[in-house]
Amino acid sequence: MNEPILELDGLSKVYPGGLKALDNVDLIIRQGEIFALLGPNGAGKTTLIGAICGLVRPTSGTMRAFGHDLATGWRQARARIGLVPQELATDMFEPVERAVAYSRGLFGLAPDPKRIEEILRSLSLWDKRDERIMALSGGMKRRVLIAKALAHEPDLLFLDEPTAGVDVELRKGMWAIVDEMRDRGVTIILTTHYIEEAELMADRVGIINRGKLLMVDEKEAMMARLGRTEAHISLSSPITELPPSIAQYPVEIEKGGTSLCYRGGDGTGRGKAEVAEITKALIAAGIDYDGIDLRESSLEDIFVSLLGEEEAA
Ligand SMILES: Nc1ncnc2c1ncn2[C@@H]1O[C@H](COP(=O)(O)OP(=O)(O)OP(=O)(O)O)[C@@H](O)[C@H]1O
Repeated sequence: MNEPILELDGLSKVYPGGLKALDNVDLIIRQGEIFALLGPNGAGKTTLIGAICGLVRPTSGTMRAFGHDLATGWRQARARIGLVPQELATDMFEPVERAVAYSRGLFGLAPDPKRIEEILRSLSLWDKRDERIMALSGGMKRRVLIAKALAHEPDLLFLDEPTAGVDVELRKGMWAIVDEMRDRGVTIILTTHYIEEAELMADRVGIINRGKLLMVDEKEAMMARLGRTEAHISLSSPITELPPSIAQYPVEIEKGGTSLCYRGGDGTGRGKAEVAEITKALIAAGIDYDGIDLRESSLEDIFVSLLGEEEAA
């Protein structure tokens, strides 16, 4: 297992006014992994990133990055950390290339036009290098944010909602960029609302709500634990009992016998496969059906069930 490069221990943040945005968060991130932090609006994701990047002062707890305690060795650690914030705050009037070169300079690194060119080319920004940022499309502006965060060649990169509000095309482009960074060995922590994004990109997933890190697990394990398939099969004529061939499946008769409801699966595609087996078994048993309404559980469903458990506890 790779060495830990980030260790959070009992991290809490109470904002003036009393809101507890982080509640005793423990987390270890290892070199080279891609970690997705999932959570609803206001869960504390941006606060967590802000604390590690030195933008938010934690109320208690310790943070270590690259072996430095962030309370005392912040400068050394920060030089190895890059942050792509949700929105562009400054530089709107600057041309792309100069803004990116400036970001590198902020960390005290010598100018390196070749490296800046490489970064801009990898993000398809080279042709736009002399344009003012404000004149670029939303997607291009996001890529400028990434270029700025990469300008000082960080080993740990934070992406705060990298694909919120971007179109499908750009989202795919963003995933490709993350893949490329992964290949270069950059460790990435990203926040997202989209489960498919976590599924596609992350090695591990953490779920945060109301400042509490509720669950952290390998992606596959998380999906196996939380992923669910729900299918409603409407029957051509009502039945009163299940044929024995489908009794082994998690199926119930509903709507007065006119429909069957399947709830099962484990987020690995097993649900879909089982629904297909059930339909075959129905036909074999001489039971006709008119339609199937099948859906995989979404991040929303997972939140609802997890948060429900949290409330009940
Ligand atoms: N400077 C601040 N002062 C007071 N409260 C704050 C401040 N910044 C954030 N909060 C509150 O802390 C909580 C966590 O906010 P945070 O931005 O970390 O959540 P988030 O998970 O990033 O949400 P989103 O997905 O909407 O960006 C929210 O209730 C928010 O209103």
